[in-house]
Amino acid sequence: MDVSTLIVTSLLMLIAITIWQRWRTSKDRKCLETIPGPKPYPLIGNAQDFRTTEELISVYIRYMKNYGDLMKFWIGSTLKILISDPNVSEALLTSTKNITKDSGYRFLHSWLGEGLLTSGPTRWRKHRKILTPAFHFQILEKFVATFENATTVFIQKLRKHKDIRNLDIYPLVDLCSLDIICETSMGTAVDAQENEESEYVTAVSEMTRIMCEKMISPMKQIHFLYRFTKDYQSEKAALKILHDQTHFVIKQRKNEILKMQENSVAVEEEFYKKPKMNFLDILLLSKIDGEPLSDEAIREEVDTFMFEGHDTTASAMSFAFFCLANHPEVQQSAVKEQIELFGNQKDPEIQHNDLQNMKYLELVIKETLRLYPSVPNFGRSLTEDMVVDGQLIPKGVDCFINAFGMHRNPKYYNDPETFNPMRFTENDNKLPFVYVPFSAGSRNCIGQKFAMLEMKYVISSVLRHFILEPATPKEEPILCHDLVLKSKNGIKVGIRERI
Ligand code: HEM
Repeated sequence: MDVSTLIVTSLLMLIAITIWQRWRTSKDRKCLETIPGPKPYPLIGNAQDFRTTEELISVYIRYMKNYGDLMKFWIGSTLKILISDPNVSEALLTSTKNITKDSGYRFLHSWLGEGLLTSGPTRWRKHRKILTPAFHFQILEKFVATFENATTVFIQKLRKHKDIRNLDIYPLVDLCSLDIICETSMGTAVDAQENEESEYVTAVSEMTRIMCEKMISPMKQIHFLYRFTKDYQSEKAALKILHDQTHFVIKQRKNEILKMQENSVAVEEEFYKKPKMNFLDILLLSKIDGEPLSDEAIREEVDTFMFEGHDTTASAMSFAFFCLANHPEVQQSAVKEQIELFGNQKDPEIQHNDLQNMKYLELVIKETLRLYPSVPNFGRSLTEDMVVDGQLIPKGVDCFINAFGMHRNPKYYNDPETFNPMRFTENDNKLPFVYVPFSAGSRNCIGQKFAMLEMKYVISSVLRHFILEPATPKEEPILCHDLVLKSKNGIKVGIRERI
């Protein structure tokens, strides 16, 4: 087929799909007429507002300001509802029926398949049940040793950059967080910090880039056309590396278990006795309806932890360093807490309990996640009609919770643009479903306690070793939604050795 025929065919297909979807949703539109929103253009809807990942942040804020806390917009022929209203947020997040993820999550399927993040309700319920015990505090304790290994390397890497006045800290934090999540998910180290050019590390960042581009490029969303792009080939290559690695680790671990069983070792007892734990072992021991999980199902869950537990914590920790660098009084209080806990020791042997006692640092992290939520918004596709305060939102519509917008709304927070960790002790946020960095309800983040421990471990270690300062020249981050919240111009800080 020549290029012009291809373009004409695609355009005709797009028009046909748009007409069909608009016709299908016309009855829904009736009840949504009272919800405000920008006028949609033929074919593209309001897609012209979302050309870059920076706009994915700024447009939602503009929409919220211009059209209120419940508004509608169109991407092509698909109707979307943006929720920045605490009541509607509560109704959606506490629903036990509307737990299907929105259509945007389909771009994650090639990597994560039907893992916990992306799975539909039936499979999700079974898998969430078997995975919940993996985050019990007795298991979480066993991850601390992994935090220690990766953080030791991270401190050495940072030391090489000390006295730099405008260090983009994100890439270094990102590799540290990748090391932690790889070892905790699979039980094997990938040494990303020592080996950032490795096939696996490159494949992770390539997949992240491609998924992000697919989410904002309408052309790349048409599979028929996407197959002719360079990214399609790169995606295939990256997926092969990522899936092969996980399958290889699963096979290796299964063989080890087989050998243990041949030698009459009580495998389960042995696993829980180990000083270190990983999610793969827990999955290998799990059964659903009396049957062990298939290798493919295990692979999907391990990859999901890899994906969901990597960029999210890297984003949160990098913004926390930025906030600490730019608020010396907050940094001083956080350091004071470290001194109260460990005296002047730079490398104390940190236990799970010590991390629990870092109360002020926890406030710092919470406030960082308010201003810089790693997942700025997240969506559900309604499988049932939802009625809130007399407004019907019909099934079939995609709804997004605007976490970033709610977290910065002066209606819900005093002086919302100010970084003030103490607001969480002053009960500034009066409504529970306004603060949702880890989502809420049954489909909330399963890894939030793990993430909090990891972030406390890494950030407190950096504070004991270094003084963080504002970058010179001072640079505000240009926020963008590259799957998680990032900054187009890096996250810049200055760092000095703490003597
Ligand atoms: C600062 C760190 C983190 C933040 C801000 C965060 C945030 C979130 C949010 C907002 C969701 C809901 C997404 C949605 O509804 O589409 C979510 C889900 C999830 N998170 Fe996290 N996350 C973090 C770290 C982690 C870690 C470390 C892990 C794994 C060890 C993890 C595993 C998951 C999984 C598996 C889900 C899907 C849960 C389900 O649907 O049942 N997350 N996370």
